[in-house]
Amino acid sequence: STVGYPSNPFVGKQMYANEYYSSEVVNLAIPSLPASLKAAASQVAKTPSFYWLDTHSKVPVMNSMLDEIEAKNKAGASPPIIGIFVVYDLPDRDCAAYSSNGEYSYASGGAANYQSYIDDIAATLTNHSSTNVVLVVEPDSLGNLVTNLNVAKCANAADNYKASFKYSLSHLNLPNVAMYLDAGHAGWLGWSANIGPAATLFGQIYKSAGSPKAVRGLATNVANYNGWDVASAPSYTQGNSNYDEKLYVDALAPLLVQAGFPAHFITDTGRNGVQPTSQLAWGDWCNLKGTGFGVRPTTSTGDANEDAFVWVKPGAESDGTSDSTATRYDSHCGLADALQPAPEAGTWFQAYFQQLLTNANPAFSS
Ligand SMILES: O=[N+]([O-])c1ccc(O[C@@H]2O[C@H](CO)[C@@H](O[C@@H]3O[C@H](CO)[C@@H](O[C@@H]4O[C@H](CO)[C@@H](O)[C@H](O)[C@H]4O)[C@H](O)[C@H]3O)[C@H](O)[C@H]2O)cc1
Ligand SMILES: [Mg+2]
Repeated sequence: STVGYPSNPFVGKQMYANEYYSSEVVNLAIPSLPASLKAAASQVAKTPSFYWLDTHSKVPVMNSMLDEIEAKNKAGASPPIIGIFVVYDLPDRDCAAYSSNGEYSYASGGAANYQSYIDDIAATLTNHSSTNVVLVVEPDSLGNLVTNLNVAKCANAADNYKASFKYSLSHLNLPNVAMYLDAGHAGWLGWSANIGPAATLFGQIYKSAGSPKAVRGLATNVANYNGWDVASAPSYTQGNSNYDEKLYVDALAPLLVQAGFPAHFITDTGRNGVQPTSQLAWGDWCNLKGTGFGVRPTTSTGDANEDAFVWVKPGAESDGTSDSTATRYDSHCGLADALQPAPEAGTWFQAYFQQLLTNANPAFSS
């Protein structure tokens, strides 16, 4: 069978706590926090989270971050620091929702724009060949091709998404890179009706790109709230035997091997500290009330399938605006379990930061 990426890219390394997120916390959050929360917040500022390349114009920021990591490693950082980034600029992005629609569309040259975006990322990575980098590839894309082909925008984008994946996975297949493709979460693709088709699609995507050595596996729960290993099935998971991310990962892994994709996994624990969640429905994904920072990034997962727990969605960067007159307004951000008022996706949401901080589990020392 295909060998795949040979080892866990996080072992013996430390993840980069990027200065963009730390400056949001230090400059935007801490000044307006009650004194009692400032010490905890400064610990969040030092916690590694993924930096999202959500526009082509962010690629130069990746370049400067890799310069900084390279300098720290040359100066003897121990363990060596690795970069952690999200590739997130597919044309017709977030095709079943509105909050995170992106800059490109296939109807107006998006396929070529996306290739140029990927080429710039590849060049940046090649120019930093001594620095190891982990990439999460395109949150919410393949999941929508499993469950939302009934949405015209997703159906119309499907073949283009697959072509864009073939391009990105083959061009980012570099010796200093490990990639994890986004695999939604237990409440999305973990349902018995979805998990088989999901495994089939992931296998097709992997093989269409030539089974790239740099593809290590899949990322789960990105920008979502599910627990890793919960004591009992929350009520909102009724009907889905995969009611947490460990069950989802352990169910999906063997199906992927059968599909010719020897995958390992990482799971986003950035906002899953409170279990069960206060979701009124499991599909409520926008700025969920009552959440807390979860387990800090670590390779101590207790599961051979699971390389690491990571913070992919940076806590308190909004999931989407609650302004119903906004172009990118999605009704999920106006639900009773969504914290409001909320700013545009990706922008700082101070009330949400304070919520995550006070509900953090494990708690931050104050
Ligand atoms: O037992 N039954 O009888 C039965 C019947 C029907 C069932 O249907 C399943 O119901 C699930 C909800 O329970 C659906 O899962 C939701 O799908 C949405 C996309 O459509 C996801 O939204 C994305 O979320 C991202 C962040 O995660 C955002 O970044 C992104 O913008 C946003 O678009 C939600 O997370 C995810 O929870 C499944 O599709 C659906 O197949 C299941 C069982
Ligand atoms: Mg989103």
